[in-house]
Amino acid sequence: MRRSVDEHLEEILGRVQALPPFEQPLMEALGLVLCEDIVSGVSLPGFDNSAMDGYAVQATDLAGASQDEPVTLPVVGEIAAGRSEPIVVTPGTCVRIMTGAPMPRGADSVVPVEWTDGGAAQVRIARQPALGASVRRAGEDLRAGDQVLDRDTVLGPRQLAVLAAVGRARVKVRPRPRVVVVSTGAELREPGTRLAEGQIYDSNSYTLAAAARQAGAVVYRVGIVDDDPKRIMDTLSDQLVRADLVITSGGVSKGVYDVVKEVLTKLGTIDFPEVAMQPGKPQGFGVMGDDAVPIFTLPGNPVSAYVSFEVFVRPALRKLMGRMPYRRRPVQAVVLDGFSSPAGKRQFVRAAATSGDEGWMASTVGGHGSHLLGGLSRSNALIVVPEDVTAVRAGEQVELWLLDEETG
Ligand SMILES: Nc1nc2c(c(=O)[nH]1)N[C@H]1C(S)=C(S)[C@@H](COP(=O)(O)OP(=O)(O)OC[C@H]3O[C@@H](n4cnc5c(N)ncnc54)[C@H](O)[C@@H]3O)O[C@H]1N2
Ligand code: MOO
Repeated sequence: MRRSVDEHLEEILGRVQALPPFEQPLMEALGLVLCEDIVSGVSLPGFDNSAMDGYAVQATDLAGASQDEPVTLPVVGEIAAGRSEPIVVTPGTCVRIMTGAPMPRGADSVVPVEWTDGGAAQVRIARQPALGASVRRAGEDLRAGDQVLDRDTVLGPRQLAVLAAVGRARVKVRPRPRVVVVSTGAELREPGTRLAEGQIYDSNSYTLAAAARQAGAVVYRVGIVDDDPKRIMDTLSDQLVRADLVITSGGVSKGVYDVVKEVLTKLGTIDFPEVAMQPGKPQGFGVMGDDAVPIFTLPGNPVSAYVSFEVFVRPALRKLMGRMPYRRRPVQAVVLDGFSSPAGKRQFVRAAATSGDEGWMASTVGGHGSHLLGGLSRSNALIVVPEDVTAVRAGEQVELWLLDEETG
C-alpha cells in the first residue's frame, strides 16, 4: 500500500480521538487544554483595600495640605494585610494602613507614606489626595458571575493565576496522554553498557520518549525488545493497560528479522503503508487491544524515526490533548545552500535556522542519510520540500518547521 504524507496523516487523525476530560489540580493542569468555562464565584478584589502603604483618611480633612502647610492628624489605629480591624476613621483622624489591607470604615482615600513624616501616634501630611486615591475597589477587576476563562484555553502561568485568585483548586482539562515507547532490534543495547561487535546503543527510545514528553505526554520508556515475535507481542500486550498511545521503532521494512510488521500484520488492525516521504518511507499505524489504543510502528533508522514522530505522532498527541493546531505551522525561510529532492516524495531536510532582519534563513546540516545523527543534533528545523520539487537552489524560499517552537 502506498500513501501520500497527507493521506496517512488524515487516516491517523481520523482514528485518534481527544481524551476525555479529567479533573486535575492546578499545577498538573499547566500546559493542558481547559474543558469547562470558568465562572468566578467571587469578586476581585473581594473587598475595598489599600494600594499603598500609608494612611487611610477622609480626603476633605486634607484640603489645602502642602509642604509649607502640612496637616497633622491623630493616628487612631493600624491595619495590616490579612487583618480586619473594627476601626472607624472619623473626621479629623486617620489609620495607618498597609498595601492590601481592607479599608477601614469612614476612610475614602489613602495617602502614601512618602507624603508624610511616617508618624505613629500622629502624622504630618504634606499633600492632599484626590478622593478615592490609592483605593482598590471591590469587584473592579472582576465580579462574581463573570466568565474568566473560556473552554479550549491552553492553561499557562497567567491563566493559572486567575484560577488560583478566584479560589479554584482543580479544573477539568484534557489529560496528558500516556505514551509507551519501545525499541525493537537484536543489535540494540542500553547506553552505559558494553557493546559487542555489531551492536549499537538504542537512541530511538530516547529520541521518541523525549519528543513525546516535550509534546506534553507522560512517557514510559520501556526500552529494548529483541526481534523475537513472542516477546514483542507480550511486551506490547502488557504495556497496553497503561497506554493512550504506543510508539515502536524498527522492524517495519523488508528484512528477514523485521518482525514488528510480521507479528502486527496478523492482528489485522494495523496498516503498514509505504509513505511517499523521505526519510520515513516504511510506516505502520493502527490500533491494538480491547481499548483500541493507537500504535505507531516507526522505521528504525534514527532520523526516520524522529522525522516520523514530527510528521505523524506529534499531531496525534496534540489531537489527544485537544490542542490546536494539530500540525506544525510552517514559516517561510530563505535557504542558503541548494540540494536535490526525490520526485514524488515529500522531503524533510535537516537544517540550522536563524532569524534576522530579513526573516528566517536556513542552511542544511549533515547529509540526507537516515542514520546521520550528528547533523540531526545540530539542526533546529526541517525544510519541507513538496513532492513535485526535485531541486532547491540557494536563495530560494522554502517552508520550514521550527522544531523547538512550543506551538504551531
Ligand atoms: N530492502 C529494503 N531495505 C530497506 C528498505 C526497503 O525499502 N527495502 N527501507 C529502508 C528504509 S527507508 C528504512 S527507514 C529502514 C527501516 O527499517 P526498519 O524499520 O525495519 O528498522 P531496522 O531494520 O530495525 O533498523 C534500521 C536501522 O536503524 C537502526 N536502529 C534501529 N533501531 C534503533 C534504535 N532504537 N536506536 C538506534 N538505531 C536503531 C538499525 O540498527 C538499522 O541500522 O529500512 C531500510 N531498509
Ligand atoms: O524512509 Mo527511510 O526512513 O528513508 O531511511
